[in-house]
Amino acid sequence: MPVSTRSQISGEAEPNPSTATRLRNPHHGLKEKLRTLTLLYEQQKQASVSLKNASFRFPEKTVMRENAMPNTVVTRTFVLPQPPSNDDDAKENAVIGADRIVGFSCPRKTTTDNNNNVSVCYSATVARKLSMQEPERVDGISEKQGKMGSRIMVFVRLRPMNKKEKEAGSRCCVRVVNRRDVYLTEFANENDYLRLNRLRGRHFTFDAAFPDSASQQEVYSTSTSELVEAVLQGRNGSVFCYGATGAGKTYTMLGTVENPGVMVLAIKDLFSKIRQRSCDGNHVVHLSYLEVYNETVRDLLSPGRPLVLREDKQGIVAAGLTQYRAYSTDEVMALLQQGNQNRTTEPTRANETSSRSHAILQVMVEYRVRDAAMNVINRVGKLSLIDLAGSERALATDQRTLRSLEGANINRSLLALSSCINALVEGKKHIPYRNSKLTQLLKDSLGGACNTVMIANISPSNFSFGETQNTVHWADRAKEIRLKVSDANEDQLPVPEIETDQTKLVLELQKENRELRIQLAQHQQKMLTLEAQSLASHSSPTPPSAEPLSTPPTSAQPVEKRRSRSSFLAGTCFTPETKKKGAELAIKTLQRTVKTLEAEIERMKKDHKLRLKQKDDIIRELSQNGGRQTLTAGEAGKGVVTRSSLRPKEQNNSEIKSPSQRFRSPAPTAKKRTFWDITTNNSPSVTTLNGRKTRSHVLAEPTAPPPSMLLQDD
Ligand SMILES: Nc1ncnc2c1ncn2[C@@H]1O[C@H](COP(=O)(O)OP(=O)(O)OP(=O)(O)O)[C@@H](O)[C@H]1O
Repeated sequence: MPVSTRSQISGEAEPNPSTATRLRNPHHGLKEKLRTLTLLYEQQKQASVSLKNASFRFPEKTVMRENAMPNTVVTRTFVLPQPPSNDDDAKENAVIGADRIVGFSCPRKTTTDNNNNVSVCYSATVARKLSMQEPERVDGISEKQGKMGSRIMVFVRLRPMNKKEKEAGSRCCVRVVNRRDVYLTEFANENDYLRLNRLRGRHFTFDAAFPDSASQQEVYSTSTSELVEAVLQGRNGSVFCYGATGAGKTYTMLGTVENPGVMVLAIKDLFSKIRQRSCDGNHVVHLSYLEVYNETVRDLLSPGRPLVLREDKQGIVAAGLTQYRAYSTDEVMALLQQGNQNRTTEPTRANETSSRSHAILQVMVEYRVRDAAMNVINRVGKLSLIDLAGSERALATDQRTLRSLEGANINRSLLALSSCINALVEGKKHIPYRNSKLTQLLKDSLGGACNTVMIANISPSNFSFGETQNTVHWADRAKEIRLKVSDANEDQLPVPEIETDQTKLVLELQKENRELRIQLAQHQQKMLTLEAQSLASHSSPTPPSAEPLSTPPTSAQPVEKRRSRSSFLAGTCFTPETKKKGAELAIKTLQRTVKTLEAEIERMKKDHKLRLKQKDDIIRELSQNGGRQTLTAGEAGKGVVTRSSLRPKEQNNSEIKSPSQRFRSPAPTAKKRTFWDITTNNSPSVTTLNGRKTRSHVLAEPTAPPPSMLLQDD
């Protein structure tokens, strides 16, 4: 067995003879015992002061805690396990002779970790002598990565002393040193007279050891985060917590709302990383949660009948186990909570909510990533998180005690687990996985192509020394288990041809779109330049004659024009809105023009009527003067020959009609005269005017000479 060996203390300080005598004779009275204790205390105090002076700081806090003796309890003298200082004693499990009071003889130095926790470490030579294992540095993640996949990674976590233990006068029997070394101290039983003055100390080294002050996050990132990374690379990974009841397994795995445990932190990590890495966002996360209780497998997410285990290509599976697809961490948390409510718990001496079953949460992730060559890779990984039941009654130790036999009946699973660990360490061909449901389910994790992490939880109380020792012993054994190197579970997916065609098309369309946008921008630029040029040319004063003839000669027109141009240049010329506005403006302008023209026509009509009236008046005057017309020089203003004067004589001698009569329209439906009726010679309306002839008719008369409209005086 390469792990647990005993070592002897050497180089111890020679005790005071009087003290030695007292110690050799333990049947002194109470007073004697108290005196001895005081002596011991003072000696240690002196030793600590001398160490401080020698520039090596002694961790007072740790020593005081470990040596603390409640005044109310009468007990035997004890000392801390001492690291051996002799080369010949380079053995892992130190047995410290307590028949002599031992001072700390080897120099120690303190180290401060990231969390400002002070820990003691022996000098490098001494530390090396303590273990038969080759010293393995575990602080570097790269080193861990190297080990991951080759053997089970084993961690130990010490929980704080609880209230009950403190009240019962329990003492700390575990010391975590240098974040990887665990020292156990066994205090002699008061009634065991043979071993009364003997204290046994043991030392173990692990991949990492967490003191009671370690945070959940620290435990997760040191023990499990690498495993989660491996799962994301398409490998299988398992984490299991092992330990006595009340040692902190469920706390480490599940934790509390304020301090979530490994399960919760791992799932959060999985979800966030998978979202970052998935190339198409189509990732799948399935989870199942089961318990093994009294050799029956039960679904914790949908409780019902016990499940049957079957072996298929994927390994051992529980037939009919519900696989839930989860979309977020919150959903997983809700499912976990639901599952935990269905889990079998019972109050025990050590834990009021003791889990009486082994719980296994399995998370299966599948997602796609693109490699450097842009190929699509499908990755599938499985993470199993296992919270085992308390092991205090199933001590499969090498000592066949009554207690271990009794434990075997109660918790067969853990015994089977230890048998499997033993067989795997010893390299046996046959590994008895079939001995229990638990080992069948853990087959992959223990002996398969899987990265496995074991977290051994221990209590600091000397009342649980037996359980703690066994937990640490099995954890130490588990370090030896070699795992098969696992290949990543990933496939390169062929990219379908249709997908490539579509991709090409999309790329082409995008290119075309880009080119069109550039062209549009160029055209807009050109139009702006043209508009700017035209505005510049129109801004210079234009003579009115330059205006087109069709444009109505109104004073408002140039302003209107300028307005429309300025709005065109204001950058809105390219929008349909602007075009609409421009059209509306043009219509308005036209309407205004029409109105102006109509007003002009009206004015001209009035003017024409007035002139006609004047002429009629003159005609009337002339007719009253005997029908003969003689124009005198004084009547020059009236010397106008009217059309009526040129008219042939009335044939029927009828009275000359009054102008009003003559201009009265014969029928009410007669067409209203327009501008053109008046101004043009060939107006068809002329003939309709009550038989009156127009100038064109007069000119057409063969007998009459072509008259001038305005006859001048002679
Ligand atoms: N590291 C820790 N820090 C603070 N409290 C802890 C720690 N570990 C355990 N505890 C507390 O100790 C008690 C027992 O822990 P827990 O229930 O996790 O033990 P367990 O090993 O799962 O026991 P069982 O096997 O009986 O289920 C709980 O109240 C828990 O909150």
